[in-house]
This record gives sequence, C-alpha cells and structure tokens, in this order.
Amino acid sequence: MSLPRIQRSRGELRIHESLDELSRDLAEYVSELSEAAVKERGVFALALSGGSLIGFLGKLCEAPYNKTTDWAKWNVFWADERVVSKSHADSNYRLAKDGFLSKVPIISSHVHAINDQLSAVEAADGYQFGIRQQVKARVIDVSETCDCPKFDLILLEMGPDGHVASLFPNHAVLAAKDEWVAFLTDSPKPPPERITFTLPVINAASNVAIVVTGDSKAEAVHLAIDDVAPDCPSSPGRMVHPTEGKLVWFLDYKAASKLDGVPLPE
Ligand SMILES: O=C1O[C@H](COP(=O)(O)O)[C@@H](O)[C@H](O)[C@H]1O
Repeated sequence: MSLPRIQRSRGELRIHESLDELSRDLAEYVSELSEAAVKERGVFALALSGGSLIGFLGKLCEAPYNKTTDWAKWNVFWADERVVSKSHADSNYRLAKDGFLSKVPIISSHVHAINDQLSAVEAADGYQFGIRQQVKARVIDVSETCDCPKFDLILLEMGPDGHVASLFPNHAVLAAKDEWVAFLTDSPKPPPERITFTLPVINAASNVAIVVTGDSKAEAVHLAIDDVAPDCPSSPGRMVHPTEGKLVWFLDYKAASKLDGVPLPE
C-alpha cells in the first residue's frame, strides 16, 4: 500500500510499500512532466543518474507509456557520470543504455553522454560546453534567476552516505558555484574520476526527484528530510532544494522507516 502524499518543507514525500508501486508512480510522474514540458516548450530535457534508479524507470518501457510518450522530443543528459569508457561496467551511460534507452525510441543524437576519451577535467569542460550549446538551442530552458540551465527534470538517487549525483559528503565539490559541471578525481566511492552537475544546476531545475530505497539509506533519508539541522555538507541530499522548482522524494517503507512523524503500517 502506498501512503497518501505528504508535503514537507523539504519537498513532497511519496512513500510506497513495494518497489513495484514506486516504479509505477515514478513512471506516471516522469510521463506527466514530459507531457507538460513538450506542450509548453516542445522538448523535454531530462538528466539521469545511475544506480537502481534506472531499473525503476522500466515501467516507462511498457504500455501505456511506451506508446503515449513523445520520445522524439526527449533529450537525455547525465547529472553525474563516471569517467570510464562507455562500455565499462561502471558507466552510468551504459547502465541507462542497457536498462532503459535501448528499449525506447529516443533519437540517438538527443542522448548527450560525456566524451569518454578525455580526462575528468576535460570531460567536465566538454560536457558543460555541450550543455551551453543546448541552452542556446533552447533544448534546455534557462533559469530566470541565475546563470544556470533549467532542466525540466533531474532524477537523482541518494546513497547511504547521503550523496546525490557525485556530490559527496564534506567534499569540496559541494561548494562549486561558478561551474555547471564539476570534476572529481578523488571520489570516496569508486571509481575515483567523475563529473557531476553542481548544486546550483540541480537547484535551478524545474523538477528534481530523489529516489531512495532500502534499510541502509533510512538514516540518510532522516538526515536529509527531517528538521535536524540547516543545510549541511555532511548531507548533500539535504542541500537539494530547487529555488524555482519542485522536489519530490520517492521512498519505500524501508528508506522512510526513520522519518519523524510518518505513520508506517506494521
Ligand atoms: O555513484 C553513484 O551512486 C548513486 C547511487 O548510490 P547507491 O549507493 O544507491 O548506488 C547514483 O545515483 C549516482 O548517479 C552514482 O554515480
């Protein structure tokens, strides 16, 4: 059973008993945002992350979404990527391609992966340049309040340590403000070399969804959502608050089990 939606200062909470219910709700959510963006702007600019999130998008490859979605209008980017070859098991591109992109008719030139032949610093620069071109072409909208791209939707997953994209707890990359895309060569989670959207870009999006499942992430969810502290570099998930947009958390009962004041059935 899914709980009724809960509105908190840290975003809307959608809490599901099963991963199947969560996947269905996520598919409906993405589909509604895609339809609204295509109606308003003629395109849908989506940024993906890696992890089990990709598996949860599987329902979009099934009826009715496989037929009702205007796939030709989709443009797909990555909120973070590991600097490895596209065929490497650690590649977020490969994960998304195998688990999602190869199953739906998105136009290949609308899939904007990093250049995997470059170093981390070059890949971040190149990716930022590519995003700038897509902003100029109006494929990606632009923020009214800051010099940032405004993605229609950024899909994130949060790790047990509270990291989102490749923004890790207490890492210097959390403070990056001048770049849209930053690089790391010392990620605490392997592989060490990564590129990531910076917090200003994440917080400029029209919509951000954070998907979190499993017992091992319950404490990180509590620290990111409950009234425990102000913005806190030890909880990157807590630093996500779209200034002009909406934040939705997709949780299962296990991940939600340490949240204050959420009555979960026995
Ligand atoms: O390294 C990464 O991890 C997260 C997900 O964390 P996990 O501990 O749940 O696997 C992922 O969303 C991110 O894109 C990725 O690069």
